[in-house]
Amino acid sequence: MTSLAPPFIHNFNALADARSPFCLGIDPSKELLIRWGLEDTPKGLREFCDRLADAAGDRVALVKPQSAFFERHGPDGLKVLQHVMKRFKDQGSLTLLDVKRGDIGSTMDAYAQSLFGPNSAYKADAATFTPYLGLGALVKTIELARAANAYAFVVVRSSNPEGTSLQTAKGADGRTVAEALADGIRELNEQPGPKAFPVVGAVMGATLPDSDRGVVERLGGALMLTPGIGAQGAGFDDLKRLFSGREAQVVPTATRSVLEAGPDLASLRAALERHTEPARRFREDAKR
Ligand SMILES: O=c1ccn([C@@H]2O[C@H](COP(=O)(O)O)[C@@H](O)[C@H]2O)c(=O)[nH]1
Repeated sequence: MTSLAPPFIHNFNALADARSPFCLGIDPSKELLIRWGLEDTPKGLREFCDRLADAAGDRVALVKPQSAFFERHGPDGLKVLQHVMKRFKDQGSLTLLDVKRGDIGSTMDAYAQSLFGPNSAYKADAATFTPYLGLGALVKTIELARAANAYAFVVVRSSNPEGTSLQTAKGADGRTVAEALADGIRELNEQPGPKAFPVVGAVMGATLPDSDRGVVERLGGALMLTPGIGAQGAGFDDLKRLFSGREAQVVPTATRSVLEAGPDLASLRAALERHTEPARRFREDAKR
């Protein structure tokens, strides 16, 4: 299954420089479909996605459809998910499927094939994973991602307040769960070999307190996907607070704060620009 295409990290960096590092989340909830004057059906879902793709054009490096909002419409919803991923790929964006898979190793192999393998319905460029059955259970997934030149974002510190007590609990060696995960991700990315490029990133909420700077430092060269901007209360200033010095590794993402501007195309484009521009300026800071 080894792919000859350039690795995700290479493609992302090129697009982030040419467009913006901003990752557009796609969560077509019932509320949003109704707000856009659409039916809460696969037909409405497809119209929503097509309109969003029209608005986005070639403005974003990466899109992040949340699988749950497509799965809830059954098999026809999954066809729309396939369709929207292809549409954005055709517009030159990379696709990150937000599915947060996490299971024992043997099941993870099957999930990895379903996301990145030759028979995958989605052929995602990247996907999200949860590590609570152990980072070790994701190792084969990461090998498959590496072979396919894809990328795995592992949840380390989520944007929601409910995650904190679990993610900051300390193990016997004194490290928090998040610190131990960050060390494990750095080690996975530093493994030598013919395809020795970073293939594992971290989900690190933009809502996190300053005390999480230490986790950021442990991550080495991993990309950091930073949900929490907009609807969850964080802003682009929080990126400076948490990730300064690591600007080139940050993938700012937001969903509702863009989608709520629809269905009008001009309003959607303006909302998108309110996210792509500060994300681009933040990345530029790394070059100063
Ligand atoms: O820690 C995390 C990881 C993923 N998400 C996802 O982001 C969107 C919500 O984004 P908004 O910008 O708040 O609308 C949704 O798909 C979540 O599953 C997250 O919020 N936090």
